Amino acid sequence: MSSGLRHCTPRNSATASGPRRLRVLVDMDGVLADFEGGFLKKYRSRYPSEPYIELEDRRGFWVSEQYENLKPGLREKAISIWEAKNFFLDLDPIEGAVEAVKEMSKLTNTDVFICTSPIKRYQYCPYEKYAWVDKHLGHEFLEQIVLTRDKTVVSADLLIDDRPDINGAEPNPTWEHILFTACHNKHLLLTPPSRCLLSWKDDWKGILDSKRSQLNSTHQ
Ligand SMILES: Cc1cn([C@H]2C[C@H](OP(=O)(O)O)[C@@H](CO)O2)c(=O)[nH]c1=O
Ligand SMILES: [Mg+2]
Repeated sequence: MSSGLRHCTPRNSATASGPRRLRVLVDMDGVLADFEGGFLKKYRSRYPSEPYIELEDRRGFWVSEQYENLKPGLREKAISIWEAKNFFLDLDPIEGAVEAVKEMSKLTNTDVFICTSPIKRYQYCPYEKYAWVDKHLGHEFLEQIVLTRDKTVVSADLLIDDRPDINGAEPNPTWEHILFTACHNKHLLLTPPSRCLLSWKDDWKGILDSKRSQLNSTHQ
């Protein structure tokens, strides 16, 4: 380079050769894997004489908090369920999730990553999250996993996640949070412009399309 100046085209911006790629982060528990259903099934079988909360009565993101409010001492019993071996691996896929994510990853100009937070008791959870993806989505999807306790520092255009409050070190994440409806968040009122997906039967392609047009119009 004679001038000493580097003329780079940012890798992820619209160029004359085509639109920029859309990057979508898809959360795992509560979006791909049925954490709440798996929890209730194992909790009831391990603690058959303890009270429990039906899925339609779940409120608030943290299962352990609602159980502790139901009866003091249940926090530890709840935690013992997801800290046990095979909890994360045995979770059933959420209806339509596997098909939707496979389809999403085949869309042109689209990069899909599975963005999930492991629990801090790390004996089983991180391994089992990888094993779950391998089992349900296939070996090639292992390339797409982002394990992080802080999703705000991951850069993307969309984050599909069932947790209503996603905070962290970055006060202005690049992604738009699409709230995925779950038993614990379905009573929350979303204030526009916040958007949600009711299930994988809902119009997730429409959300990706609208994001794509937004980005391509602002970057041209
Ligand atoms: C403790 C707890 C964890 N989780 C999920 C969220 C995280 O996964 P994910 O980021 O894939 O949704 C993971 C670790 O906290 O377990 C719940 O969904 N509810 C809970 O009450
Ligand atoms: Mg989740």
